[in-house]
Amino acid sequence: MSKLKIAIQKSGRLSEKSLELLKECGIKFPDFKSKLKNSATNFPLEILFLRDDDIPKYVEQGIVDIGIIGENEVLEQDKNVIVVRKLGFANCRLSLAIPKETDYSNLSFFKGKKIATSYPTIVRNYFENKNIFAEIVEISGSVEIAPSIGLADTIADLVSSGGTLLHNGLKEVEEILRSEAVLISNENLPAESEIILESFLFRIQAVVNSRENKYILLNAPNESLDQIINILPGMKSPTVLPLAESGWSSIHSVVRENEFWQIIDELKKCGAEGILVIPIEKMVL
Ligand SMILES: Nc1ncnc2c1ncn2[C@@H]1O[C@H](COP(=O)(O)OP(=O)(O)OP(=O)(O)O)[C@@H](O)[C@H]1O
Ligand SMILES: O=P(O)(O)OC[C@H]1O[C@H](OP(=O)(O)OP(=O)(O)O)[C@H](O)[C@@H]1O
Ligand SMILES: [Mg+2]
Repeated sequence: MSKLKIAIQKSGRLSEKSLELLKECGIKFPDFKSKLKNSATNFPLEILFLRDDDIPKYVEQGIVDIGIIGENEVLEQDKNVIVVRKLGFANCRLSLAIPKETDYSNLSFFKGKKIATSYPTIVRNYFENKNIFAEIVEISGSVEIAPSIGLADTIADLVSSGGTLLHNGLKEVEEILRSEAVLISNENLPAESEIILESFLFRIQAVVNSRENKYILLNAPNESLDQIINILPGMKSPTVLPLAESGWSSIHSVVRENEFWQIIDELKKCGAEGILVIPIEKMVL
């Protein structure tokens, strides 16, 4: 039986979450850190552990069928691959930063400046589109050190917490793009691989849905039921069950993680009590 080949980062910012996603999809494989090619034991998937920079090229060439990579790397390399879906982790932004004591008013600050970056293509395109000439100095890591050692005036690098900029005396002044991990695929997958990919994507969707949603249970006086049902639309509609105490009901529903606190406030105003919020293991719509 043929297998779908997936490339994931061997070690780095994407590795742990990529492996976690496979595990949450119920895909089991032997956990040998130094074995760079591994087969799942209960799903037709072969896993290759690679440097992240190599993944778009291998996917383009069909050496692997799919891969997990940062959107920033897909944009930088501009290979012929399909971005199948976003995966909701490794969220970061590519930003321009300058020494913190330097005054900044707008992008024309960068005219004629030297910018150190590991993303020369993205940064060059960005400034070309703005009609600003800036000199790009390509370096492959520890970019934030560049201004302090006289290698460049400014930098363009990935930022998440902002801690690295802070510790290196820099401040973020412009955001070039936002990025997260994505699943990429070869443009001409064989039919058998397409079928396996569909089944893998179905599992990923269930995992991502479950991460983005919470199960909620609460008690409410019957006179506020209509209002609460409006606040909690649920997957189809909420479940409403009578409580032993007359005049009260128990309501069960699903809420989106990012709307959660606002919804709780609204529910309390409607007289909801005993609100329980429970993580969802898997969610198939
Ligand atoms: N601070 C961060 N927070 C969140 N995501 C990040 C952060 N830094 C990088 N990423 C994302 O993770 C990807 C991999 O980053 P990492 O630093 O592990 O790459 P690398 O050093 O090039 O690794 P490799 O050794 O595999 O070449 C980046 O392309 C980006 O999409
Ligand atoms: O805003 P922060 O949360 O501080 O994260 C930003 C840092 O993370 C990445 O580097 P990483 O630590 O992955 O090291 P690398 O240079 O080896 O890629 C990125 O290149 C920044 O340096
Ligand atoms: Mg790399």
